[in-house]
Amino acid sequence: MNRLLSTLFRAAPGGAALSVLASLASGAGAAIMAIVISRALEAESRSLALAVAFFTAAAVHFSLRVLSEVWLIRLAQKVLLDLRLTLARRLLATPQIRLQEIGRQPLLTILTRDMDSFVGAVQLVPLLIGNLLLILGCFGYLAWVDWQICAAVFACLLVGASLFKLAERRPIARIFRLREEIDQLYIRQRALIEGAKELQLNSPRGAHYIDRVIGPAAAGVARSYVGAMSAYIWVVNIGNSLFYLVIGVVLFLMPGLTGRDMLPAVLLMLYLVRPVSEVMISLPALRQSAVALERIEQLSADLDPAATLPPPMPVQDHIALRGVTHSYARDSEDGVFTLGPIDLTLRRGEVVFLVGGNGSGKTTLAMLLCGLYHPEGGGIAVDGQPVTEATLASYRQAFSAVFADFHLFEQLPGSDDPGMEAKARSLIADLRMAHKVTVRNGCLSTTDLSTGQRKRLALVSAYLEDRPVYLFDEWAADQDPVFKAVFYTELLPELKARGKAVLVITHDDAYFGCADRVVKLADGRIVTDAEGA
Ligand SMILES: Nc1ncnc2c1ncn2[C@@H]1O[C@H](COP(=O)(O)OP(=O)(O)OP(=O)(O)O)[C@@H](O)[C@H]1O
Repeated sequence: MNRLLSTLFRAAPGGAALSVLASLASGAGAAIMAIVISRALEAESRSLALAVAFFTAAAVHFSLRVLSEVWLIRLAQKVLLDLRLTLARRLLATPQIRLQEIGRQPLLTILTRDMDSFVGAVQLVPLLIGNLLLILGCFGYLAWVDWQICAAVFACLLVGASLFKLAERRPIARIFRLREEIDQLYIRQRALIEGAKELQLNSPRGAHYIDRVIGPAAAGVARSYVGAMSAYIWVVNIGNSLFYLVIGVVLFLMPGLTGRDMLPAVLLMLYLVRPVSEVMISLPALRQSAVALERIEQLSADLDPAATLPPPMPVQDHIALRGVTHSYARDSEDGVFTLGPIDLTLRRGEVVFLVGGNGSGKTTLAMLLCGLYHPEGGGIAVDGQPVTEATLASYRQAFSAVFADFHLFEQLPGSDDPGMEAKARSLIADLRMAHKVTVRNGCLSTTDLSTGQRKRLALVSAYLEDRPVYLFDEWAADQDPVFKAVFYTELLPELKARGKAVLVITHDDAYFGCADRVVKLADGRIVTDAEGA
């Protein structure tokens, strides 16, 4: 709970302090109720003072508990909102290579499941704090009524708590393992959803995927969950029964006490059964949230701190890559792929085609050119000025790209520009898409379209960005022959005429004549850089 509380206090000290105080006061109210019940049972006659104390304590207990729970839910949602936005900003500030290393699914799991687990545990905080104070209050009163019984009960509980701490080690380790297995299961379930078409076309393969890939991962999660939670159920219930054991010891084994002497103490202990078991039952959820918080904090530390939005770097004349190299940390089948050293110049008003076989390094070079990968060796210069670590984010803003694995956002860029929608409608009409899609409130009316159609809309977004450098990775590959011709013979010359620098990754050798230069890559090296023909 310490971790949870410190996160809440860091995020909103005032709100967290108020919630904790309300929880404490609510717990104190419950403790006073217990004491009043015990006093009333001991008293010879009914007392008005005790009645007033009882109903006041009850009102304080219930109203402050509701208040603290509501405050904490609000606080948790505020913390969650800040966390979500901070992580989203950090994610965009983090280099692509690092994001690829972390992996899409772990990122998604942290941003969804772990966040929910954190919020779920925050809601337990008032219950826990209130109950802990109630337990303390009742003990204080017990000590005042009969210190011997209190000492005996306290000793038993101390032994119980130490045993609990020891017994909890295994379930905690299992909760950590469970979290890792959930990551693996989600990766496989995601592949099931994304590859459903292929698996539906091949039933034996689908059955094999479920039985041999999803099955073992799901069974592993189920095993670890049952292992962790049943160990907890044992530990929690043994902890609870310890309470009854203590009552038994006090009732039957403590010498020199009559039943009447023991009545207040036994009553208090019975009263404490519920809060103690509530505290115990919350522990697994708290442990899970601690694991979730660790993941969230780890991710936050792995991502780069969000920087202020950089303005686009102006490109007056050209971009030059000199001796640029890059290699992937993970080996592919044929060893570590190394691109470069690459020397390449891209001028404004020039259309360059980048060609080469599959795996020759075209996309990797494009990622380096637009600053999404940092060059390991060599450097990039804009109009003779080197691009540094500090200016890389600004350099990236000079590019507009449609990647082969592009994502089509519903929201169009430039929503602050009042003329954006009109521009978008005109571009959509130019790209022969007006019969399929409209623009409303800065958004496309649909993105449920064919791949070629969605690529045309991605081009609309790229045009709206109106950057000095354009990059298309096999854009025309999904277009019909008519529109392919429009792309090479109308759209690219238009961009050239507007002074844009354009890099087109393509396999369409029939259109190589549309390029000012054709740069050919093989095994990560430029083998030819010649005028288009
Ligand atoms: N994320 C990655 N992790 C590790 N290695 C990678 C990764 N992406 C690419 N590679 C390696 O880099 C090499 C070049 O890949 P790249 O995507 O740049 O080729 P390409 O020329 O664009 O291929 P294609 O024409 O098939 O799109 C590949 O052979 C592969 O071994």
